[in-house]
Amino acid sequence: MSYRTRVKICGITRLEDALDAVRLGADALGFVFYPPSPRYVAPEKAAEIIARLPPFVTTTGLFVDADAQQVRDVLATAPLGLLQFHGDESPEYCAGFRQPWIKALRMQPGLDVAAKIRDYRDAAGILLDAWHPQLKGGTGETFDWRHWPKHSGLSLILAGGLTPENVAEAIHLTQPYAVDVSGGVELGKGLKDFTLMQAFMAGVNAA
Ligand SMILES: O=C(O)c1ccccc1N[C@@H]1O[C@H](COP(=O)(O)O)[C@@H](O)[C@H]1O
Repeated sequence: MSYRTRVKICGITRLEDALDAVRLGADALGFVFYPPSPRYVAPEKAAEIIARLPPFVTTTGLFVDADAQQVRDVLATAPLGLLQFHGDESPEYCAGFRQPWIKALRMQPGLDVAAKIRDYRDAAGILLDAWHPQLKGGTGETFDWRHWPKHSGLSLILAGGLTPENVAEAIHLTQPYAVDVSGGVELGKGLKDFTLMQAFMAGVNAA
């Protein structure tokens, strides 16, 4: 039996994009609270968007090596259901909040993915993203999907350079629990495009 692949659309900065994504079938929306990112959204703006969402949508806050107090400050403003740690946060740091969390691993050559996944065994899921020497994520680059771990025991989320054109093949090869897309459905950084999101969902459903 095959299961429906869940979809997270990340880098939401506008209410209309959030509502379109949900209407098109996205299961989760991502809000980037990493100030250097061009997709950064202020916690107050994220809270405004979240307040207008229908039920049953997972609101995800993305952080990169943030001070724990910064995460708590964001949580006090924006009701987030899930935390995504996309930097070099330790397992102990990630487990220090009440919310469930996922850990992003960037697929640097030589990374022992299986060992890393064991380190983060208390995560709700592990997100695998492309590695880039300067950027922490949102690179628009893919990694070699043949390095996808076979048996992890955790829900695995595929990210990195996914587009309407490649998502069906990516799912076919990796059979992830979920896919996460940002740049592949954008007109400009943080500005999602209805037609691209629609085509992306069609690619997921075709896989
Ligand atoms: O989107 C960003 O700007 C970003 C910044 C820092 C860390 C992660 C970021 N985004 C995440 O990166 C992956 C892949 O994005 P893309 O589809 O290749 O553009 C995804 O998980 C985003 O949530």
